[in-house]
Amino acid sequence: MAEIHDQFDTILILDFGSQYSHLITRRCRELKVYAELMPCTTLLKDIHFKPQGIILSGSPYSVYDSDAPHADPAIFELGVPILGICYGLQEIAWNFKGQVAKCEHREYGHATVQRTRFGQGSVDALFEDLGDEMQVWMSHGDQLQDLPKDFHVIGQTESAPFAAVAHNTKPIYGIQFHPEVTHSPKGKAVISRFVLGICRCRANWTMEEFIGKEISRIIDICGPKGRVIGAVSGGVDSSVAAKLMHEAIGDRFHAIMVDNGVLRLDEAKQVHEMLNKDLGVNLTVVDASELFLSRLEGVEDPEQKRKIIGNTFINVFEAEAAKIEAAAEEEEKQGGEAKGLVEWLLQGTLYPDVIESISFKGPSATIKTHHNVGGLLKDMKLKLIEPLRELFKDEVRALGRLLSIPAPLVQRHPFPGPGLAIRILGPVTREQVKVLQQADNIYIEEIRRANLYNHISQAFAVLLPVKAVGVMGDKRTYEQVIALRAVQTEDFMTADWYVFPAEVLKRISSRITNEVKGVNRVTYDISSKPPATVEWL
Ligand SMILES: Nc1ncnc2c1ncn2[C@@H]1O[C@H](COP(=O)(O)OP(=O)(O)OP(=O)(O)O)[C@@H](O)[C@H]1O
Ligand SMILES: O=c1[nH]c(=O)c2[nH+]cn([C@@H]3O[C@H](COP(=O)(O)O)[C@@H](O)[C@H]3O)c2[nH]1
Ligand SMILES: NC(=O)CC[C@H](N)C(=O)O
Ligand SMILES: [Mg+2]
Repeated sequence: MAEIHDQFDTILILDFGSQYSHLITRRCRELKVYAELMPCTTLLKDIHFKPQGIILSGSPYSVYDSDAPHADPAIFELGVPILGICYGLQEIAWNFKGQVAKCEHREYGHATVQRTRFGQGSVDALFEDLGDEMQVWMSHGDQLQDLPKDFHVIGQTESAPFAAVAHNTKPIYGIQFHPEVTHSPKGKAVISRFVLGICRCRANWTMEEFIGKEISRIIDICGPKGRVIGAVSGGVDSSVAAKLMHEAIGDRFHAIMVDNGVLRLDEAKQVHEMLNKDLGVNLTVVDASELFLSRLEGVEDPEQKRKIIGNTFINVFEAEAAKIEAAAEEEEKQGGEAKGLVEWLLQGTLYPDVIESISFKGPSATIKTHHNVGGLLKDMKLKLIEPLRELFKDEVRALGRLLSIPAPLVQRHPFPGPGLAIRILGPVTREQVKVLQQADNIYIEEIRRANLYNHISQAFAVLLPVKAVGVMGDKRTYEQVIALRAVQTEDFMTADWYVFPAEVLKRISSRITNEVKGVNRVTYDISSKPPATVEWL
């Protein structure tokens, strides 16, 4: 089956565990070149496509640590251009027997790179047209002490004589600075020189190109009769995935939304309307709230909540698939046409979910189990089909616009599958769900009224498991506390808390304490990610 990397020129990024690896991927894609991240330890024989170029990421390790990760030396023999960034540079030096050691002063922050050599033919093309000096951003404690054999210097800083190096005859480059972060103003131009200039990738990674290829891929995967059941939540991702699927296989696609008892106020009703009316996708809402809430009874541990929800989702989808097949069998008995099996489960999984779970040592994989990746049932019968698995959120939104999905749906804030269960800090009960639904609804209503919805990436309320004293109508109250969260972020991997105008917060707080029974206090969460995460659990 043709994968995306078989259809587009692809830059392979080998991830050595840097917190910026995903940014390298994003920068390539912003240049309209498809890029894919793989663990640095992937062996060349296990890479089943020929990348147009390879980028080695940074890393928290030192190359000379005994447990340091190393790339398969065979990649240096592959003959495709290679760019090493920070640890990646040190890894190239390590491989070519250069010297890497601790530097006297670790360098963290801005530096100026002087270009030292140019005009020696194509091997010096990395900094072409970028001027003699470049502001860059550094973050390292080790550096090259010596040039590896057959390399020469192409850039230096005050403290790093080998800040950028190139092989004398092969297109292999190493740079000590980080071109992928926005603090390196010409960073994107450096990546562009490598990806477009040196690797000669075609800049055709656009959602227009993707749609057609993906629809044909889905048709291929499903075959002439295969049927697909779709996990559709009303969120951007699954709506876009559902629309693609509908275009590809029409009514062999069955969209199912599960009411898991921890949705937002009136969510099931609204989503049902939106999908049927606006997208023309036939959606069935399955009320499984009783099942979910009974399994969640008394559970406080966040990971346990996530796993229970992930597993129960799959149980419900398998039961629905069986119902659809039974109905088809019945139809066939009555003389109807034979229908294919429901073999596939469509999910709106995105690339950040995947990145978190493929990191070579999985440092972030254990922070929380996203219900649709780590929370899946081990022995599930349905096979997964995830058309957005390689896309970032902004790419999915662009795709949604191209598929004529209405703007309010495309711009919707994400809502996690485990829903309010991970926003109720403590045991989940119907009563607690109701309190949170009301508070959340007021919060979002007021954000919309203030025209701030599209300035905020995600906003929601959290119900804290504590009680506080208050006074209402001259009477003492002893009630629960709501925390409000709003963040701005490009990709949800890092996030800043949102600065509200004071009068908006005032109105929200006043409405919540007045209208939501059981709440007498509202707080605002002023934590960024990191060190916090977006959700509280
Ligand atoms: N209530 C639900 N019913 C059916 N499927 C769901 C439900 N909640 C989540 N899912 C499935 O889990 C996937 C991941 O959820 P996630 O919240 O990340 O994506 P989304 O809901 O499609 O979009 P968004 O991130 O904008 O909320 C969804 O794409 C969908 O396939
Ligand atoms: O579908 C989902 N299933 C999950 O289990 C899940 N956990 C977190 N999220 C969403 O992911 C983004 C980042 O959240 P965190 O900073 O809390 O990890 C935020 O947008 C979160 O809402 C989830 N989405
Ligand atoms: N950012 C990095 O890749 C750092 C690499 C290595 N750990 C160093 O300190 O130099
Ligand atoms: Mg969602």
